[in-house]
Amino acid sequence: MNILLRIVADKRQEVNLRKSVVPSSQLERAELVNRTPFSLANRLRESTTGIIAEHKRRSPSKNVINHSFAVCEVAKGYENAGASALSVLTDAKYFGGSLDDLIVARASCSLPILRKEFIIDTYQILEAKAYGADAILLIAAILTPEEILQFSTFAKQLGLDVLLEIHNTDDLKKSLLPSIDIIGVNNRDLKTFTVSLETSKTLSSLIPEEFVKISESGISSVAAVKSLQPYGFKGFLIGEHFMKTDNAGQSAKAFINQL
Ligand SMILES: O=C(O)c1ccccc1NCC(=O)[C@H](O)[C@H](O)COP(=O)(O)O
Repeated sequence: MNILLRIVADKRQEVNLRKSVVPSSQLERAELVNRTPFSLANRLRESTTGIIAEHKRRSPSKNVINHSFAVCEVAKGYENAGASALSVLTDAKYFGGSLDDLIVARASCSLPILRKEFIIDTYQILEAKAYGADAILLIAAILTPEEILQFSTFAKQLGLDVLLEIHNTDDLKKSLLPSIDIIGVNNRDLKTFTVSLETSKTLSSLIPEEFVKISESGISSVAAVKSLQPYGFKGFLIGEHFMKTDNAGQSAKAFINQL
């Protein structure tokens, strides 16, 4: 079983449990549900650097990356560094994240925040809004075209932007909907965990102009970003490269200053 299937099987159990503890009606009463989200897509369109800096403690491919940072320091550090947006992994089992990380990040910075999660139910989209996210991730490989339509439409009704992640042309064919704002090409092969920026470069010309294009995973140098920009990428999702250092904010600042 590949890692995504394993994560999704666990996620179904987790979401059922969460729903029984905190029903949707309770999420709907959360203060942040009434907040007007920032547009991640617009922020990337306006940005010249487009760095989406990620808070990431651990991962299936690298195991522990960094457990010693406070989320509020990382969020403030990335904002001071000039990042265009913040990505917060909220999965606990595989990434060491939580919804508490999301709410702390929201209180700590004014960047658009992406809830980086394995979304398989509209309940998680309502959670994203209730905990202060501005955008959600949908992963084409784990969703049917009907689910992508249903989930992205619901997110747009809540005012959230939608990033749809693809790995190949089959994923891309499921994604060309008006309710999708951003298409992200993931450079990490989730069967082997190898990363190749060629995945982004190869798929870039197949993504229609109306979508903001971003490249995700395995980006570890300024040269890599510069090599992707001519392919039309406006955003670059970077986690491990910043989080593995002693100071994620400083690392992001040094990186962004060279762009
Ligand atoms: O990072 C992983 O090992 C991973 C494994 C399985 C599913 C998703 C995974 N990562 C989620 C992400 O998309 C990355 O955290 C994000 O693109 C940043 O990647 P990186 O800069 O390589 O940390």
